[in-house]
Amino acid sequence: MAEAENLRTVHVPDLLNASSQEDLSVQLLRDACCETGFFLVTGHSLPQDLLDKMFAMSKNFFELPEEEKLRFTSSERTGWRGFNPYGSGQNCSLAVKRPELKETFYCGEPPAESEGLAEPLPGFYSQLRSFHGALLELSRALLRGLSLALGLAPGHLADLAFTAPVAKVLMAFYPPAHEGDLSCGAHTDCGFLTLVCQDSSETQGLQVKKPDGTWLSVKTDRYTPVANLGDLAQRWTNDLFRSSWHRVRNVSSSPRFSLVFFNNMDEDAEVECLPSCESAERPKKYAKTTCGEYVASKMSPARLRLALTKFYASRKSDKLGNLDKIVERYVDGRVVELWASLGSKYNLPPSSAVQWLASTLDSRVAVQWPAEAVPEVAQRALDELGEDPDEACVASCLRSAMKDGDLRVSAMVFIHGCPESQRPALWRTLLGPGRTAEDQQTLRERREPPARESQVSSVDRFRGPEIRGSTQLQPPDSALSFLFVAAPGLRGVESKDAVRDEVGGDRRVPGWGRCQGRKSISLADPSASFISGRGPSGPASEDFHWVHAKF
Ligand SMILES: O=C(O)CCC(=O)C(=O)O
Ligand SMILES: [Fe+2]
Repeated sequence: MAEAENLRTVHVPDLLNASSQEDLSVQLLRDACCETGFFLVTGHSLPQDLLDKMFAMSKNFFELPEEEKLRFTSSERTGWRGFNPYGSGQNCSLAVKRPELKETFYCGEPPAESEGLAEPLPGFYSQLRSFHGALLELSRALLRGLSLALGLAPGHLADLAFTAPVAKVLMAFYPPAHEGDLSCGAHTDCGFLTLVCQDSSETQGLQVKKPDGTWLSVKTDRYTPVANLGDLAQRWTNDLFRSSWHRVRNVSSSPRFSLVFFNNMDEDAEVECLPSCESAERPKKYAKTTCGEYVASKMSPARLRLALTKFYASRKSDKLGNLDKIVERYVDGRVVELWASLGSKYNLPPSSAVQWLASTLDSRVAVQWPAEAVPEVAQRALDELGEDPDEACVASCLRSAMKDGDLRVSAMVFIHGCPESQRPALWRTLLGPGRTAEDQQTLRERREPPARESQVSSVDRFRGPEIRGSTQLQPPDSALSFLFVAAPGLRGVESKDAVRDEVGGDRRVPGWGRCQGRKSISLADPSASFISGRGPSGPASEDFHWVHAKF
């Protein structure tokens, strides 16, 4: 590093005056981008007053009582805008296994009034909008410098991929961390350019991994933005510019507040090695992607991991250790299958399975047909959708596609955006048939989980005979996939001739089981010895029941 133990500083007015790669300020920017992709930004146009107000608002928000903040929790319904409580935030690096020791408020583009998202504080979204606009402008100035640094015309990158860039704001609050704890785990940013301002020069904490593998503790003044390039910048430049690992550790005794601005490209901007970054010595390293595709591919595993963590934790399951394997197996196009099978295994009502699926599913599903083989229903939907469909049109198209029962057509219409009112129906269509009384409710009504009793009310329930010793049972319909719930006191379960079966929980105190195909199941009460290998102990078993799971 040229400037020992701190990042290089890039002065915005110099970049705005520069006209070529030879200019000193541009060379400096290029060096910073090639070394770590991190640099400090001075001479920026962000009004002090705007930053004062933003930090004041952020502090006011995080100081609200927890239950008040939880009213603004981010979810699929809010487009992931909103509050992420301490320990819950998602980090786009799968390497981060520990909870994030920070609270955040994430706000894609601040919502328009028509979206009707409640304001946590008066003037909240209009303040965010001003901040968003000012940061976009600063990003444009940097983009000019980056174009020059790559030997391109000053407006090249902006014209190519930043017509309507996807840019997001994150307000972050890091309480002091305990010795050895990370406030925000090591990660690279997946987008193009990130800008971070912090409220104090006393409370630092951002660390950047240098090419030699050691960590540099960044020192920045109050409000001086730290800029860093993300993975898309690295891919675009064929690894010439770097997207470096970084993390936050607030070791001070004061809370740290930061405002983070993620500036991606246009959703459908193609990211393929820029011509000036390819040579005989530096052959093209990455396949073409689009900004939206790449970000989704990074976020989907993180989102699935987070949803599964919450799911298993809520069931006090011991599956948490296997998360990575499950994520790896299902993340590519199999999340519907995953939630359908978890729904069956854990006896979730369809409503809950749908809700979990909705929290995980990537909002874009690739659908294509050869031009000569577009199915008639799809063609009809395409004709109806036209170039720029409005919400009512999407809704009506989606409804008829779902009625036709063609999943791929539904998914195609869905690409145009799924109106909120149609979401529950869409998820259910994607989940497959399984119409029960509960399916008639909307997701909104289902947010509160139904009481235990009503969870099984829509499935057939059989009370089995009282068992003594061991009992062999034939499932009521052996062709069905079925699920049973063991009552308290039942000590052992064993399935025979199973093509595929699972017996969950502690072998001695099973909670559930699932089998598929023709088979019988043996159940043992405490007096039976074949499961535990012990003689009679404990109270006699009371009862058990079969439950058909219809998903
Ligand atoms: O708060 C910070 O300083 C940086 C946070 C960060 O790296 C991120 O949110 O991606
Ligand atoms: Fe980051």
